[in-house]
Amino acid sequence: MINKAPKHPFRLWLQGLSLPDLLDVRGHSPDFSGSRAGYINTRIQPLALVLALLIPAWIPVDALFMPQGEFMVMAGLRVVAGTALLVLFFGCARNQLTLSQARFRLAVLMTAPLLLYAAARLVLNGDVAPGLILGYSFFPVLTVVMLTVFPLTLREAASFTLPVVLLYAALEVALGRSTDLQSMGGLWLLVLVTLVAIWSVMGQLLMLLRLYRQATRDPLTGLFNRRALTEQIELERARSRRHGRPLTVLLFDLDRFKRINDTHGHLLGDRVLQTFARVVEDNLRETDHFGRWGGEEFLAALPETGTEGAQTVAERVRQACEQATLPLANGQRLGFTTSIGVATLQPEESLDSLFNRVDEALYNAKAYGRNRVVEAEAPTRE
Ligand SMILES: Nc1nc2c(ncn2[C@@H]2O[C@H](COP(=O)(O)OP(=O)(O)OP(=O)(O)O)[C@@H](O)[C@H]2O)c(=O)[nH]1
Repeated sequence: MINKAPKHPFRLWLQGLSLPDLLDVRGHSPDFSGSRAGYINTRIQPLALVLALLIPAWIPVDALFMPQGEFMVMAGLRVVAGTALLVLFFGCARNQLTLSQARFRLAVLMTAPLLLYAAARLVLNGDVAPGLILGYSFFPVLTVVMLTVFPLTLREAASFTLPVVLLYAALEVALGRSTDLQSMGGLWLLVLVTLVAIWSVMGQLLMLLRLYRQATRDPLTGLFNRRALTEQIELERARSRRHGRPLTVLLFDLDRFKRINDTHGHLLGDRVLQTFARVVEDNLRETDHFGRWGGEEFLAALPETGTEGAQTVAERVRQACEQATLPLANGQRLGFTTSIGVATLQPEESLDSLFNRVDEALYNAKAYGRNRVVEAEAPTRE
């Protein structure tokens, strides 16, 4: 039996918030960062199109209310901003991108209205209709509000919003309006909207993280589930074929696991699965893919590894499992072993065939007496 003190509700709530994950990307898995980058990109695209159309659409209104000199500057900037946003819109169609590329695109999206705002504040003076100046003064708030549709960490949100607030404040100081009531009110509003925006983007990130983890992880071990793992292996298969590099899979099955459950209870069985998962992880490379294939079966895919190398890894895991033990309530320790099938992807082989072969190898490992590593037979012609 396992004795665990119940956790305080506040600690559970804090844990549920996954604070480190909300602060920055260090704890995010590369696959989540890739998915988030794609998600950010799909949201930049419609915003870029809307702004690319609306920003130049105001040029005729400026023409009516602005003196010629100011109009030329502002119209020119509107055309430049509109063109940049249109380029951004078409660029977003290519959406296999890294997080840094997504951040760069977001920065371009935000820079366009800010550029117009800064120019308007510096160029426009008392000759211009007050309504027009007021319209431009909404741009910083608009830019920050735009951010609320993106899932961002605190660090990212701060690095996007802080320059907006600083730009606003710097322009007010430069124009000698820092003690003006309207200017201070504008700053207050901007800071308020910024705080709400930061709260909103972190809330979106938390929701995305939770949904992503639910969809891709096995809740018991925290490993990838079968669907996520299969997607990763499909990508690895494509890479292996393109670069002519080997790819080997290992299929693990805990030995006589039913007996562990029946003798010591399901909870301890779960602990064995968790311990096994950590033991295997400790023996794999960071570039390997590992997940729960179902029940007490686990699968690892080892890119750039041939049969010989994979057998060494499998044998290392097998021995590490023999060494690992869990404490029992009666003071004794419980050990466990695993059987392992090994199969290397052959040229032109399908994933189904690879999975069937590794399954057969595992079956043979069980049949030969368990706690052993067995290499798969070569594939029959498909
Ligand atoms: N505790 C726990 N048990 C699980 C879980 N998933 C599957 N199992 C159990 O795993 C056991 C698998 O039993 P079998 O398929 O008979 O295999 P085995 O006892 O390991 O025997 P061999 O594979 O032939 O060595 C079943 O009792 C399942 O209930 C889980 O998430 N937690």
